[in-house]
Amino acid sequence: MMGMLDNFRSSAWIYLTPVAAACAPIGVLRTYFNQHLRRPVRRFLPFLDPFVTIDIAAKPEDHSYSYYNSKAKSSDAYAEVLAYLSVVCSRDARQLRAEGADEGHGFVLSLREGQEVADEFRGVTMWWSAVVEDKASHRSSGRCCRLTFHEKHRRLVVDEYLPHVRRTGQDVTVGNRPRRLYTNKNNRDYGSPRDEVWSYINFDHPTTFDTLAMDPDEKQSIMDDLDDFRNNKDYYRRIGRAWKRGYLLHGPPGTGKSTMIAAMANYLNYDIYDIELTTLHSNYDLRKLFIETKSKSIVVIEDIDCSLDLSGHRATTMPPTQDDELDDVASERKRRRGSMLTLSGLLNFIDGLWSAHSGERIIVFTTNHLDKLDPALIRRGRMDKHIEMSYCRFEAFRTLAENYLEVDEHPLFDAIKELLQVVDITPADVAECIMMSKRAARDADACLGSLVHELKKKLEDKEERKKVEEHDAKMATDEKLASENGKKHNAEEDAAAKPNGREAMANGVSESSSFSEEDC
Ligand SMILES: Nc1ncnc2c1ncn2[C@@H]1O[C@H](COP(=O)(O)OP(=O)(O)OP(=O)(O)O)[C@@H](O)[C@H]1O
Ligand SMILES: [Mg+2]
Repeated sequence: MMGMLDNFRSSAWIYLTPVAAACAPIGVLRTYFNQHLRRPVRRFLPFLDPFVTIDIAAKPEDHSYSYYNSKAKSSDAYAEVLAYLSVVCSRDARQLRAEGADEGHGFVLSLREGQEVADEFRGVTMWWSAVVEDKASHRSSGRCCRLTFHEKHRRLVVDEYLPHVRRTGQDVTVGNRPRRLYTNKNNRDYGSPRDEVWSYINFDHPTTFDTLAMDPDEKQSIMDDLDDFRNNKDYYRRIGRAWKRGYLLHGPPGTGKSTMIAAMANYLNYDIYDIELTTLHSNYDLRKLFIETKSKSIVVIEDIDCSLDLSGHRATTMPPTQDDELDDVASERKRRRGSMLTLSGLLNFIDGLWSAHSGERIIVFTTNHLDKLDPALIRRGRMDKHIEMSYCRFEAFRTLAENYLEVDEHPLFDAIKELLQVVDITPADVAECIMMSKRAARDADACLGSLVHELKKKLEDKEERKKVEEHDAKMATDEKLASENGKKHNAEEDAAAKPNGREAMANGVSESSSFSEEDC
């Protein structure tokens, strides 16, 4: 990204410097013409004015609010144009304004009122000037950037140049600020049109794919997949798919699912939107959140199996349970509220019509229990890539050893390799183990020694557990056999004790007759 910007800067520098120098006196005339003569000339002698102007205002003229169309959008365009022009201005303009950037310690350079700067695109020269509209004479007030170009380039400007300006401006703006970690605000009325639904902090997580411990081939395939996604916008369009990709990260706790998300964000230079589903009231809230996310972002739902009951039907996600006291007002409200956030709402969020909403997006779900999820949620196409984060094996351990201890070979590695083949331990446990011991002993021998000790203990526990399980299984089998034998024995005894039918009848008759005789 920075390479592209540098190219842009250097090529613009080469092209614009002589053009700007040559155009400087013409520029002064044009500025004067724009400010004082354009209106009368255009009105009375339109054929003398072949130039077209477009104003991009700092604030939108129309303050009315439409559904989902935040008023911020228009000022976004202004900010992007300013960011684009700051690169051009810093080289070519003579009278500049400098304002502190919203974030960081830098300045945003812009033109002073009445100044003009030239830019070249596909061999065509465009002129930008800073204009302050007079509130008394026009509807709009405040600053705007005015683009002037020859009428014959109208299509080029509208179809290609302006989108190019916005794209480059976005890259400059996003590239200059730290990554952000957004989370949805709790207890908000998402229905209120002017409500900000996200809050954020700067995201400064140090994890990269280099520090992520996992099988190297698997890691490489994930990085390749991310590259393919990022570089293939046109391909996605050509095959008729929204430019988005879903990843499902599954595995036991402490195997690095959240760490993987941080590594992805740092690799792609994307912001993260972390959605806490349990705070949402309805599908509408989910859609509203999604609409307010920006391009180049990773939308994350962690522990999806715990966030909602998604194992069942698409209709409702919180069916009443025995625990729900239906006469209890609070639980009734909770149930009704839950039933409005549905699995189909979530599916729509992932790949319904709304999912195509502007620009590149990655969606990541994490879970500890893959089997608890509805197959519809995780089928390919929705969650395109399933990544299993597994227990720490030797290759993953090597990464941790390099990171934590700065060793890539050690006499204990063979023993550790053998143990890791039979012992299940999470990378989090390995990391904790070598970090704790490092603090105490401060040398690799002690750290790895303590890891070997931990692994052996786990192995002993595992063998002990296995013995107990085997013993339990044997006991269970013996008990079953004994009870079966007991039943068989009883049945035989019963059979032996019972006389056959004819004898029984004879006995019965004699007994009953003797009884009746006695009775009589
Ligand atoms: N694969 C890994 N590579 C490097 N560090 C790891 C890895 N897995 C875990 N860790 C370390 O363990 C800690 C916990 O890992 P993490 O939070 O990513 O696990 P998780 O799979 O998301 O767990 P949970 O399912 O409980 O959310 C991290 O802070 C990190 O230091
Ligand atoms: Mg996690």
